[in-house]
This record gives sequence, C-alpha cells and structure tokens, in this order.
Amino acid sequence: MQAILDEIVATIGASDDRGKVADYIPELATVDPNQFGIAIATVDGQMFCAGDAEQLFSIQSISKVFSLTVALGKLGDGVWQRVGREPSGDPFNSIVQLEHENGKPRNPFINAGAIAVADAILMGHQPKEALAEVLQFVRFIADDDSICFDDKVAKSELATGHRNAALAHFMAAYGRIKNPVDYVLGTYFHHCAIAMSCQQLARAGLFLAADGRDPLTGARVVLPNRARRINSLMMMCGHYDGSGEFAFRVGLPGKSGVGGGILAIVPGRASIAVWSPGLDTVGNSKLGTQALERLVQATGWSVFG
Ligand SMILES: NC(=O)CC[C@H](N)C(=O)O
Repeated sequence: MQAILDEIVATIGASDDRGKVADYIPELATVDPNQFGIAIATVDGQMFCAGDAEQLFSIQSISKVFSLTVALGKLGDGVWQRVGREPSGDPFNSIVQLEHENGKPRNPFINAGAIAVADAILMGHQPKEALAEVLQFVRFIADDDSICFDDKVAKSELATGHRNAALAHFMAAYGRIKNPVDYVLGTYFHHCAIAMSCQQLARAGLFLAADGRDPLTGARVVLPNRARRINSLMMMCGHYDGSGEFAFRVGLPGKSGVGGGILAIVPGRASIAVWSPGLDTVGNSKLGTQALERLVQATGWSVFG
C-alpha cells in the first residue's frame, strides 16, 4: 500500500496540469497549488500517508457529511422534510431548482441543502452552540481534540458569500429557514472552514467504512443503517454534477470540497483522504480524483467490483 501511495505522489502529485484553485473565497486563493497529500486509514488500524498528508487545509464541503450526521442524530428522519435525497445535476451553488421545487434543496451536499441542514442543527440555539456541537463531533470521530475552525477562511467567506446568502434568503422566503438567516450562514461558513489534514480526515471517515462504529475505539457513532445511507448519498450527490463521473471513474462514496480535498469511503476496508488544491471545471479536486482513480485501479477497491 505504501508503495502505491508513493507512486501516486511521484506521478499524479507531480503533474503540471493541476486545475485551478478556488478564488471566489479570497482566503482560499492564497493556497499554494503545488501541494498534494494522501492518507488511508484502514479498519484494522493501519495508517498509510504520502506527500503533504499532515498539512492542514480547508475541508469546505466535506464538512457537509459531518453536519448531516449531526443533524440526523438530532432530527432523525425529520431531516428529510427539509432536504431531499436526489442528485441535483446542477453546480454546487445553483439556485434554479429551488424555485421549481418549493424551496426544498435536492440533497444535503449542495450548498442550499447544507444551509438547510445548518438551520436544522441550530434549533433555536446560538451559532456558537451549534458549531461547538459540530466541532466536538468531528474531534470525536477523528479522535483528535486539536482540530479547529480557520477563522480567517470563515470571515473571508462571510464577507464575499453573497450567493450563499441568496440561497438562504430564497429558502427563508418559502418558510424553510427557521432561524435568523445570519445565524444560519454563520454556522454554515464556519463548519466549512474546519481545517484538517489528510491524516485527520481519513481517520474521521473510518466510522463510515465500518458500519457506523469507530473500529479503533469501538465507539458506536451511528447505526449501520445510517452509515449505509450516508455512503449512498456520498455516492450519488457527493461531487455535485460531477457525481456520475466520479462514480464512473472511482466507484466509491466520496465527498469533495472546494479546498481541494476529497474523502472517499471503501466500505468494510478503509477511509481515504486526498488533497490537491487545484479544481476541475465542476469544482472537484482535479488531481485528487485522478489519484483515487489510480488507487482504485491498483487495489480493486471500487464498490462495483
Ligand atoms: N463545494 C464547496 O466546497 C463549497 C463550500 C463553500 N463554503 C461554499 O459555500 O461555496
């Protein structure tokens, strides 16, 4: 396994064609595109790392997997009154579907859906309390209390996040946002601004590879049925309008973020985190996807055999 990762770093990680770093969040535009890291945590307790696997990066939309898990813990199936479970086929920040579908986002991983999930987590509390809950959850599943928000990234997005503000207000107009819109956006921007390394992220995803139980501590995080459903949403919706392409090329439940990270789950075996800041045209890590494609070729880990 280590040899496969070293080969991926030496070849794909060194590519000249690295995609484009997200610049609509000014703070993300300052990240050096030449970085590349990969980490694999296995359900039997091994950790393999290569490249910049210990470098912190902004997990952005990967955090939507964690906020959804927290919301499911609080509301159970009530979450599905607020967001659907269908792929959108539209860009992550699109507003068009909301108007045709009564303000209900297609799924929890597009921005509108994750904003609706942030509203669900707030439940009349202050953003600080909701955020403490999400962060505590991430620290618990990563077994690492050093994980924090990057306030600079959160503030940078708050200052420029007009599109997300538009999505939130649009849903509020349909009576779908129950808390003050600025609370909801503050919660959403901050959980997107959690900073983690590939190593921490791979560790955090392990419960999804192990039927909802942390295989290293033995802690039950979610029931097996819930882990299976979260994985299915990642497969169908985790890469927005690139989800079909990702399933075709990689064949694993995965969630991307505009920071250039991807979390991919190999049920029963491992959790993988890869990071390369340059994005493809739909906003998913360009080299990250290539690395996962190569890894799956080398290991046969696709869920499709
Ligand atoms: N795709 C992403 O990672 C988007 C997350 C980002 N915080 C946004 O709302 O635009």
